Amino acid sequence: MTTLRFTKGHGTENGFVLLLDEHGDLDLTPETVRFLADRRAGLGGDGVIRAVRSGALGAGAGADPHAWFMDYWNSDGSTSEMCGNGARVFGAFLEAEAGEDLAGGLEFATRGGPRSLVSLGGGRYAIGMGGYILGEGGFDSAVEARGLTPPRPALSVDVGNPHHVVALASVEELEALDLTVAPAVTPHPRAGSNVEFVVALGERVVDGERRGLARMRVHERGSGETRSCGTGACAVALAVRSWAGDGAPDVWDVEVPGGVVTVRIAPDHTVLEGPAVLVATGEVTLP
Ligand SMILES: N[C@H](CCC[C@H](N)C(=O)O)C(=O)O
Repeated sequence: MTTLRFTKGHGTENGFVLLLDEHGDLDLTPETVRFLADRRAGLGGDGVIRAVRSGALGAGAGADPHAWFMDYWNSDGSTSEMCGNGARVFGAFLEAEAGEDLAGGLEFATRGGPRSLVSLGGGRYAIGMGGYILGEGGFDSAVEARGLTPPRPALSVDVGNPHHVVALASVEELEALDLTVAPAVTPHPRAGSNVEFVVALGERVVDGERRGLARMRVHERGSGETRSCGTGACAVALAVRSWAGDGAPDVWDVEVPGGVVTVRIAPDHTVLEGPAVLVATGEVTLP
């Protein structure tokens, strides 16, 4: 029987089970992840995050073996290249459990490549989310969901992991969506996709800064509907800005069911800002 110390945490109610496994001693399997993420028989979470030194897992050539690797898993036991909300909680976790000081920032590794993390103070963190690729021509796909027929045009956005963003006309339409069933994306994305539905709500000035405002819901690849998705918020900000055309803001506040995150768009990367909360620590014995 293996007993593990765990931490539960969330970023805008995107919840995770976090494990500190600095030397990669834990044989983390999809079955173990599904147990840990199980909301009834396990601890419950949208994903599982292991903090491990890159070198312990035989990181790829060129990776700093001492860098922390954010080993992110979806609740169904699949893995993803990146998790934006998870990266903020990962930062709070490294401060609390690994004695890291993030005020000066930290480079860390993910399956999608190197990323950066910095504490903003007050339980808030900023994540350098890496580069992005938008589909061609404004809309390059179609998405059908329960409560949304016929299929609506969508834009594919790659922010290290795959997303498809659908523009809706109203908050009422957004709230009427039934995301208990996975939306259908055409053309079918070979590796699956995270699907976001967004309503643009205009612009506002925050602390003297012009920002766009959007509200979204998400059906995540490997986790189902979640209360928030950081990479999804970046995909939504990129899509809404491209649809708004020249002169649209480069900073977007994205309202998710679990709170609000801020996305800053630069020519070659995005930055995600938002809160991270560590809720509890404990011990769990694996079946
Ligand atoms: N909740 C995560 C997204 C996880 C992405 C995962 N569902 C996938 O790409 O398979 C976030 O805050 O970015």
